[in-house]
Amino acid sequence: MSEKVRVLISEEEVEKRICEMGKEISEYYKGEEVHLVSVLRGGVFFTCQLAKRLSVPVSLDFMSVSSYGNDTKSSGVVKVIKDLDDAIEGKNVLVVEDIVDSGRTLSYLLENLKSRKPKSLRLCTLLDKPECRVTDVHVDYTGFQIPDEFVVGYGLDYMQHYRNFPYVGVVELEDEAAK
Ligand SMILES: O=P(O)(O)OC[C@H]1O[C@H](OP(=O)(O)OP(=O)(O)O)[C@H](O)[C@@H]1O
Ligand SMILES: Nc1nc2[nH]cnc2c(=O)[nH]1
Ligand SMILES: [Mg+2]
Repeated sequence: MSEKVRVLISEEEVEKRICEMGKEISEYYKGEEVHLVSVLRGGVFFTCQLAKRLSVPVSLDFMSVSSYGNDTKSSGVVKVIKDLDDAIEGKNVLVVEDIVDSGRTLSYLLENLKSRKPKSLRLCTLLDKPECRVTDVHVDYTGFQIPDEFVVGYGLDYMQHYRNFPYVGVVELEDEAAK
Protein backbone atom coordinates (compact mmCIF):
# COMPACT_ATOMS: atom_id res chain seq x y z
CA MET A 1 0.00 0.00 0.00
CA SER A 2 1.22 3.53 -0.71
CA GLU A 3 -0.38 6.79 0.38
CA LYS A 4 -1.47 9.81 -1.61
CA VAL A 5 -2.89 13.04 -0.21
CA ARG A 6 -5.82 14.58 -2.10
CA VAL A 7 -6.19 18.34 -1.55
CA LEU A 8 -9.43 19.25 0.21
CA ILE A 9 -8.70 22.90 1.13
CA SER A 10 -5.87 24.65 -0.71
CA GLU A 11 -3.13 26.69 0.96
CA GLU A 12 -4.63 29.91 -0.50
CA GLU A 13 -8.10 29.12 0.86
CA VAL A 14 -6.71 28.32 4.32
CA GLU A 15 -4.61 31.51 4.50
CA LYS A 16 -7.51 33.68 3.29
CA ARG A 17 -9.90 32.22 5.84
CA ILE A 18 -7.40 32.66 8.69
CA CYS A 19 -7.09 36.38 7.78
CA GLU A 20 -10.88 36.71 7.98
CA MET A 21 -10.98 34.90 11.32
CA GLY A 22 -8.20 37.15 12.65
CA LYS A 23 -10.26 40.23 11.82
CA GLU A 24 -13.43 38.86 13.38
CA ILE A 25 -11.64 37.75 16.57
CA SER A 26 -9.75 41.07 16.90
CA GLU A 27 -13.04 42.94 16.57
CA TYR A 28 -14.59 40.85 19.35
CA TYR A 29 -11.69 41.41 21.80
CA LYS A 30 -11.18 45.10 20.92
CA GLY A 31 -9.78 46.97 23.94
CA GLU A 32 -8.89 43.71 25.72
CA GLU A 33 -5.97 41.29 25.74
CA VAL A 34 -6.43 37.72 24.55
CA HIS A 35 -4.59 34.68 25.95
CA LEU A 36 -4.29 31.97 23.31
CA VAL A 37 -4.24 28.37 24.54
CA SER A 38 -2.87 26.30 21.70
CA VAL A 39 -3.64 22.59 21.79
CA LEU A 40 -0.54 20.55 20.95
CA ARG A 41 0.35 19.00 18.82
CA GLY A 42 -2.17 19.56 16.04
CA GLY A 43 -3.20 23.14 16.88
CA VAL A 44 0.25 24.68 16.66
CA PHE A 45 0.37 25.56 12.94
CA PHE A 46 -3.05 27.23 13.00
CA THR A 47 -2.20 29.05 16.24
CA CYS A 48 0.96 30.65 14.80
CA GLN A 49 -0.82 31.74 11.63
CA LEU A 50 -3.85 33.10 13.48
CA ALA A 51 -1.77 34.91 16.12
CA LYS A 52 -0.04 36.88 13.35
CA ARG A 53 -3.45 38.11 12.13
CA LEU A 54 -4.65 39.42 15.51
CA SER A 55 -4.47 43.15 16.12
CA VAL A 56 -5.18 43.02 19.90
CA PRO A 57 -2.45 42.25 22.49
CA VAL A 58 -1.78 38.51 22.58
CA SER A 59 -0.17 36.15 25.09
CA LEU A 60 0.30 32.46 24.43
CA ASP A 61 0.48 29.14 26.25
CA PHE A 62 0.36 25.48 25.23
CA MET A 63 -1.40 22.41 26.51
CA SER A 64 -0.84 18.95 25.08
CA VAL A 65 -3.71 16.49 25.05
CA SER A 66 -4.15 13.37 22.99
CA SER A 67 -6.89 10.85 22.38
CA TYR A 68 -5.95 9.44 18.99
CA GLY A 69 -2.31 8.34 19.40
CA ASN A 70 -1.33 6.89 16.03
CA ASP A 71 -4.86 5.70 15.24
CA THR A 72 -7.50 7.26 12.97
CA LYS A 73 -10.20 6.46 15.58
CA SER A 74 -10.44 8.23 18.94
CA SER A 75 -9.52 6.03 21.92
CA GLY A 76 -12.29 7.85 23.81
CA VAL A 77 -9.85 8.68 26.60
CA VAL A 78 -8.34 12.18 26.63
CA LYS A 79 -4.87 12.24 28.18
CA VAL A 80 -3.18 15.45 29.38
CA ILE A 81 0.44 15.15 28.33
CA LYS A 82 1.51 18.70 29.18
CA ASP A 83 -0.38 21.26 31.26
CA LEU A 84 -0.33 25.04 30.78
CA ASP A 85 2.72 26.86 32.18
CA ASP A 86 0.75 29.86 33.48
CA ALA A 87 -2.47 30.38 35.45
CA ILE A 88 -5.46 31.60 33.39
CA GLU A 89 -7.56 33.09 36.20
CA GLY A 90 -9.00 36.44 35.11
CA LYS A 91 -7.76 36.11 31.51
CA ASN A 92 -9.68 36.15 28.22
CA VAL A 93 -8.80 32.64 27.09
CA LEU A 94 -9.21 31.62 23.47
CA VAL A 95 -8.55 27.91 22.87
CA VAL A 96 -7.05 27.36 19.43
CA GLU A 97 -7.46 23.90 17.92
CA ASP A 98 -6.95 22.32 14.51
CA ILE A 99 -10.11 20.19 14.46
CA VAL A 100 -13.23 19.37 16.44
CA ASP A 101 -14.37 15.86 15.46
CA SER A 102 -16.11 13.68 18.08
CA GLY A 103 -15.84 16.67 20.43
CA ARG A 104 -14.32 14.59 23.24
CA THR A 105 -11.00 16.46 23.37
CA LEU A 106 -12.55 19.92 23.51
CA SER A 107 -15.40 18.98 25.78
CA TYR A 108 -12.85 17.67 28.29
CA LEU A 109 -10.48 20.59 27.82
CA LEU A 110 -13.11 23.34 28.11
CA GLU A 111 -14.46 21.87 31.37
CA ASN A 112 -10.91 21.59 32.69
CA LEU A 113 -10.09 25.22 31.80
CA LYS A 114 -13.44 26.57 33.04
CA SER A 115 -12.65 25.32 36.55
CA ARG A 116 -9.56 27.60 36.59
CA LYS A 117 -11.81 30.72 36.51
CA PRO A 118 -10.78 32.59 33.34
CA LYS A 119 -12.50 35.94 32.70
CA SER A 120 -13.88 34.47 29.48
CA LEU A 121 -13.42 31.22 27.60
CA ARG A 122 -13.98 30.79 23.87
CA LEU A 123 -13.07 28.21 21.25
CA CYS A 124 -11.64 28.67 17.80
CA THR A 125 -11.04 25.77 15.40
CA LEU A 126 -9.72 25.66 11.87
CA LEU A 127 -11.83 22.61 10.97
CA ASP A 128 -15.10 21.20 12.26
CA LYS A 129 -16.85 17.92 11.48
CA PRO A 130 -20.29 18.61 13.01
CA GLU A 131 -21.78 15.29 11.86
CA CYS A 132 -19.20 13.31 13.91
CA ARG A 133 -20.06 14.77 17.32
CA VAL A 134 -20.66 12.40 20.23
CA THR A 135 -20.38 15.20 22.84
CA ASP A 136 -21.81 18.71 22.77
CA VAL A 137 -19.16 21.41 22.21
CA HIS A 138 -19.88 25.08 21.59
CA VAL A 139 -17.53 26.39 18.89
CA ASP A 140 -17.24 30.20 18.71
CA TYR A 141 -15.11 30.48 15.56
CA THR A 142 -14.88 27.90 12.77
CA GLY A 143 -12.63 28.08 9.71
CA PHE A 144 -14.26 25.36 7.63
CA GLN A 145 -16.93 22.73 8.17
CA ILE A 146 -15.80 19.51 6.50
CA PRO A 147 -17.37 16.09 5.84
CA ASP A 148 -16.56 12.91 7.77
CA GLU A 149 -13.16 12.12 6.26
CA PHE A 150 -9.82 11.70 8.05
CA VAL A 151 -7.84 14.79 7.10
CA VAL A 152 -4.16 15.70 7.35
CA GLY A 153 -2.01 18.79 6.91
CA TYR A 154 -1.91 22.16 8.65
CA GLY A 155 -0.98 20.42 11.91
CA LEU A 156 -3.03 17.26 11.44
CA ASP A 157 -1.19 13.96 11.19
CA TYR A 158 -1.55 10.40 9.99
CA MET A 159 0.94 8.25 11.94
CA GLN A 160 2.77 11.53 12.80
CA HIS A 161 3.27 12.42 9.12
CA TYR A 162 1.90 15.30 7.01
CA ARG A 163 1.53 17.86 9.85
CA ASN A 164 3.79 20.23 7.88
CA PHE A 165 1.65 20.19 4.70
CA PRO A 166 0.49 23.78 4.04
CA TYR A 167 -2.99 22.62 2.90
CA VAL A 168 -5.68 20.30 4.25
CA GLY A 169 -5.99 16.97 2.47
CA VAL A 170 -7.37 13.46 2.69
CA VAL A 171 -5.07 10.43 2.82
CA GLU A 172 -5.88 7.89 0.15
CA LEU A 173 -4.35 4.42 0.34
CA GLU A 174 -3.37 2.95 -3.00
CA ASP A 175 -2.98 -0.76 -3.55
CA GLU A 176 0.26 -1.13 -5.55
CA ALA A 177 -0.61 -4.71 -6.54
CA ALA A 178 -3.91 -3.63 -8.08
CA LYS A 179 -2.19 -1.24 -10.50
O1 LIG B 1 -12.91 15.96 18.59
P1 LIG B 1 -12.01 14.79 18.82
O2 LIG B 1 -12.58 13.52 18.27
O3 LIG B 1 -11.60 14.63 20.25
O4 LIG B 1 -10.70 15.01 17.94
C1 LIG B 1 -10.00 16.21 17.87
C2 LIG B 1 -8.60 16.08 18.41
O5 LIG B 1 -7.89 15.01 17.77
C3 LIG B 1 -6.62 15.47 17.30
O6 LIG B 1 -5.65 15.39 18.29
P2 LIG B 1 -4.89 14.05 18.67
O7 LIG B 1 -5.54 13.42 19.86
O8 LIG B 1 -4.76 13.18 17.45
O9 LIG B 1 -3.46 14.57 19.12
P3 LIG B 1 -2.44 15.50 18.30
O10 LIG B 1 -3.04 16.87 18.22
O11 LIG B 1 -1.21 15.49 19.14
O12 LIG B 1 -2.24 14.89 16.93
C4 LIG B 1 -6.89 16.91 16.99
O13 LIG B 1 -5.69 17.67 17.00
C5 LIG B 1 -7.82 17.34 18.09
O14 LIG B 1 -7.10 17.76 19.24
N1 LIG C 1 -5.27 13.85 11.53
C1 LIG C 1 -6.50 13.88 12.02
N2 LIG C 1 -6.68 13.85 13.35
C2 LIG C 1 -7.97 13.90 13.77
N3 LIG C 1 -8.44 13.91 15.03
C3 LIG C 1 -9.77 13.95 14.94
N4 LIG C 1 -10.18 13.97 13.66
C4 LIG C 1 -9.06 13.96 12.91
C5 LIG C 1 -8.85 13.96 11.51
O1 LIG C 1 -9.74 14.01 10.65
N5 LIG C 1 -7.53 13.93 11.13
MG1 LIG D 1 -4.90 17.64 18.87
